[in-house]
Amino acid sequence: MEILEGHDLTMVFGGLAALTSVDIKIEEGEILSVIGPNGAGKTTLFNLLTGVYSPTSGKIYFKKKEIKNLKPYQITKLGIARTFQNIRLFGEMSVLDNVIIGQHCRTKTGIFGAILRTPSVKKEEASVNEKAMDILKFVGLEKVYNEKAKNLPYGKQRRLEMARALATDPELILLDEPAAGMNPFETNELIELIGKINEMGKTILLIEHDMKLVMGISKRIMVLDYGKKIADGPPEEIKNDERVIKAYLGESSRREGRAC
Ligand SMILES: Nc1ncnc2c1ncn2[C@@H]1O[C@H](COP(=O)(O)OP(=O)(O)OP(=O)(O)O)[C@@H](O)[C@H]1O
Repeated sequence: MEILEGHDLTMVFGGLAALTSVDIKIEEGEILSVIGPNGAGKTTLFNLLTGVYSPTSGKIYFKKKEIKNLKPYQITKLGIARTFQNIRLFGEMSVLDNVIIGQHCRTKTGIFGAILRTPSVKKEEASVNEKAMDILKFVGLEKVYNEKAKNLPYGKQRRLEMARALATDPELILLDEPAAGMNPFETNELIELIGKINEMGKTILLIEHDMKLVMGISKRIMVLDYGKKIADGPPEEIKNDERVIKAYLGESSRREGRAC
C-alpha cells in the first residue's frame, strides 16, 4: 500500500518553477531515494511533503488523507518526521533533552499539569525520559546523553537529528542529505542505522548525493532534474539510465564552467 502520494506537484517561486508536475509514490516499508543535480528541486519536494510550503498546484496524501494544507506540526502528529540538510539541533541543550523535545507532539501534559506536577505528570515524565534513553541507545548515543548537543562531533549530531525525528514516533521519515559532511567510516555507520530504522517498520524517503549510500540502501530511486522527474526505478536501472547520466554529466560540466 502507498503510505504517501504526491500528484502533479508544481511549486513556483516568483516566476521560477522549482518543481513541475512531479508525481511521487512511496510504498509502506520501502526506502526511496530522491537524487538529482544541485537545484533540481529535491528540498522543495521535501518542503511540500512536510507542510513547509503549500504547492502551487497538485495534491498530497498521507495514508489516503489529504495533507496539502496542513501545518508542519500537524503533519508530524500524523506520523511524518524529517531531518534537515543543515543540522537544526538545540545546541545549548543536552542530547537527552533534544530527544525529549521530539516527543512533545505525543505527550498529554498541559501547562497546568506541568506547574502543579500531578502524579500523572510525573509518571509521564518518567516514561518520556525512559523512551528518550531507549532511542539514544538505538542510535548509539546513550553514553553522551548529558553532553550539550553543540559539543558532539558532526556525525553524532546527524545521528541525534535522526533520534529526535524517531522520538516523534513517525511511520515515515524524510532524511535530507544525512551523509553530508560525514567521513567514510561515519557514512558506513549511517547506512547500518538507516537499515535498522527501516527494519523497525519505518518507511524512509531520502535525499542524498552520496551515491554509495544511495545505491547501497535504496529499493527505488527517483531522479529530478530542473524540477522535473526524469527517472524512477530500482538502483540497477537508474545507474544505466541515459537521461540520468546526461543530467549528472551536465552538472559536472556546469561545475567545471564555474571553476574556470
Ligand atoms: N524559498 C525559495 N525562494 C525562491 N527560490 C527557491 C526557494 N527554494 C528553492 N528555490 C529555488 O528552487 C530551485 C530548486 O531548489 P531546491 O533547493 O529544491 O533544489 P535541490 O535539488 O534541493 O538542490 P541542492 O542539491 O543544491 O540542495 C532552485 O533554483 C532554488 O534556487
